[in-house]
Amino acid sequence: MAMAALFNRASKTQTFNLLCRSNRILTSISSPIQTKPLKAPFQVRSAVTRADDVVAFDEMVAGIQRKYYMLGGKGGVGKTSCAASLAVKFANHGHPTIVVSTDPAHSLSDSFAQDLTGGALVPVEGVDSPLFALEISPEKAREEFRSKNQKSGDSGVKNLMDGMGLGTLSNQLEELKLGELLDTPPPGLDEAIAISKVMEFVETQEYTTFTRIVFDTAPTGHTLRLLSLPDFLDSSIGKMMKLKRKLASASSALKSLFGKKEAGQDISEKLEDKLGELREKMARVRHLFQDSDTTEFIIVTIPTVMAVNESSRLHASLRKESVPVRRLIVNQVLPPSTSDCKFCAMKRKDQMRALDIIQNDPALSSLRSIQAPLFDVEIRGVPALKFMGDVVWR
Ligand SMILES: Nc1ncnc2c1ncn2[C@@H]1O[C@H](COP(=O)(O)OP(=O)(O)OP(=O)(O)O)[C@@H](O)[C@H]1O
Repeated sequence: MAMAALFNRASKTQTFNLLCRSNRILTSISSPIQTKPLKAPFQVRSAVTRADDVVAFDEMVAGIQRKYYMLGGKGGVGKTSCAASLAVKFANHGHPTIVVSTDPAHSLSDSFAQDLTGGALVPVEGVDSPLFALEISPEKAREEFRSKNQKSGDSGVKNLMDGMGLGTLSNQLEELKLGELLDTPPPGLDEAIAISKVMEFVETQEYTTFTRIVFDTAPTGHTLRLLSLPDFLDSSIGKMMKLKRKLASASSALKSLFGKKEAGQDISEKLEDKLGELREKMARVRHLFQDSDTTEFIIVTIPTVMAVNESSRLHASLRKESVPVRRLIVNQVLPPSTSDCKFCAMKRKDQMRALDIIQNDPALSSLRSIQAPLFDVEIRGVPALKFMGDVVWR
């Protein structure tokens, strides 16, 4: 409550304060951020600068065509805060919005200060248009998957997937008897569940009113597996189809040898159709991830050498997967200060080094860079997220 009051007040005055401990100077950070010239080497270009002045949130908010935004990066850099603040901003600009966390270690509930667990869409209070949040819970699903599957074979898988709203996929899996293959949850199940949810949003009637879908993705490795999953499944399905064909022709050869009717042929064709359907669905998801008209992956980083290096690798992998990337958020940049304490001065120097690496990296420097300041309070709850969104997404 106190925090909400603080943020209401803050967003009215658009002013936050940073206390520099050693020399007890209170420096105010305004939005738009003050850009007082500072002495080298601690000069910050601006706490919120952009490589391209036309970054504009206007471009992201324009149009009622459904758009998908995925935010990803190294652990702890502020992906959830950025994703949640973007979702709040979309909702406050009239877009019915869904924000989904595909990170097995969710922090969306913490970020909204609201219980969003349970694997279903939960309405978020305090925004102008409908905003729903969802934490996909692969960890729980993995455990249930294992125990139910052990108890009741394929039907356990089906019940579980039905329970998670993945009915269509589970029917297909059941008919294909793929449940048998999934007796032990394979690596990639988390990502498969997330992908299935994406498919649900894309193809289910009840979600058509939502015009913005924001994904708070898991740290880099998991996200890359998620993005490459359609390819992986596509090639697996391709292999299965080949196998089915070989088995079908072998069995029909045997049957004709013994003069029996080719009863297996129909089943084999049906299975092939189902595999083909699943394959098409995967191709649609793949296409969606690569469609620059509807989808954008936003890399979030912080100004440390380690985080920047990881962002560079993430960017290269996304390019390889042909996923559109246009923006780089450099979060937690020390705001301008006319006099730094020793600690802040050291920190600023470190940050400048990391920012230089970004500027000298041909791939990262080609992105629209948004520097988001380090706030002096934790960003939790809708009013705080609104405040952050108004600073970051402009
Ligand atoms: N610009 C900022 N200023 C101050 N605090 C911030 C800022 N951005 C994020 N934080 C804080 O940093 C912490 C981590 O942020 P967040 O959960 O958004 O990161 P994450 O990248 O999603 O983490 P994880 O990888 O663990 O999911 C939170 O306490 C959040 O409030």
